[in-house]
Amino acid sequence: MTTADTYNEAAARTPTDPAGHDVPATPALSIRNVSHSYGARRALMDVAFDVPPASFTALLGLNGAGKSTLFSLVTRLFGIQAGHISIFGHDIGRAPGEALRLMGVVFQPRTLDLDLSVMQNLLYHAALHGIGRRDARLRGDEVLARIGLSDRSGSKVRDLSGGQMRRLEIARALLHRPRLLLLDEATVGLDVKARADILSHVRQLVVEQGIGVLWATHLFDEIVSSDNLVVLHQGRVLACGEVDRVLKEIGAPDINSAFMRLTGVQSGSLTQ
Ligand SMILES: Nc1ncnc2c1ncn2[C@@H]1O[C@H](COP(=O)(O)OP(=O)(O)OP(=O)(O)O)[C@@H](O)[C@H]1O
Repeated sequence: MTTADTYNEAAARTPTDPAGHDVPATPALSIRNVSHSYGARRALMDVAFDVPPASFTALLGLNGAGKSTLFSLVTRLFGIQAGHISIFGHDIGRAPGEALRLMGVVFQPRTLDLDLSVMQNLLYHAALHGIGRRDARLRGDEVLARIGLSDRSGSKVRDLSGGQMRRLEIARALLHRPRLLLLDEATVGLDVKARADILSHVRQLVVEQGIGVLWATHLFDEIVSSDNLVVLHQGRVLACGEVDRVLKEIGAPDINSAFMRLTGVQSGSLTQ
């Protein structure tokens, strides 16, 4: 049995207290009463939700909803003005080292070095996380095999397609073996097939490795009924929970209609 198997088994088990009652697992990500302003412009207002471990949580919002601001707070690019954020119980203000070690991030803009090779990009990131060179190469080979890019290890990143670059960014974010993965509009600009490949790869990480995923998107068709959903609109959370439960509560047949009802936005204004 491998370490990954052991972890998967542990992740799949529901924790119980000494009396045998189910105990809710510590959230992979917990956001509590978070507000953020840029000067007089309020970008987030009292935002609260959880990303459970081994879940795919879609953060659905239009441009300007506040998704990137939230990512900047979780990754500590911005200081927290109000509220609390913790990762597997580690408050990112009080225990940032441990919290950030447990998290991998794929930002909306590409952040690869185009003139370095695929493997060099991975080794550079591994070094930033204090991973030794030999271990980094092994991990690099492992993640490249997983994303089907083993044969491109020595290629310059600028020679990859957009979809391959995104998959490489996801692989890079997983090198230090985080248990929470944040992706901000990871499929923007990709064709239908590349989008589907990336989504399926990320969903596999949830099932096979027990990773908690926060997937920010403005595209309804990226969300399926078994996902968790957080609807963010103009800086406020309008709904959150399992997709089926949210639809039932709102009395809507699908996510598209639920979003229209919650926000009053007409579907014609939702374009990629
Ligand atoms: N640096 C900034 N200075 C001032 N206002 C900002 C800044 N960054 C974002 N905003 C504003 O904060 C609000 C939330 O923006 P944010 O970028 O977080 O939304 P988003 O959901 O990520 O949208 P997008 O997908 O377009 O990036 C918007 O009204 C935006 O104009």
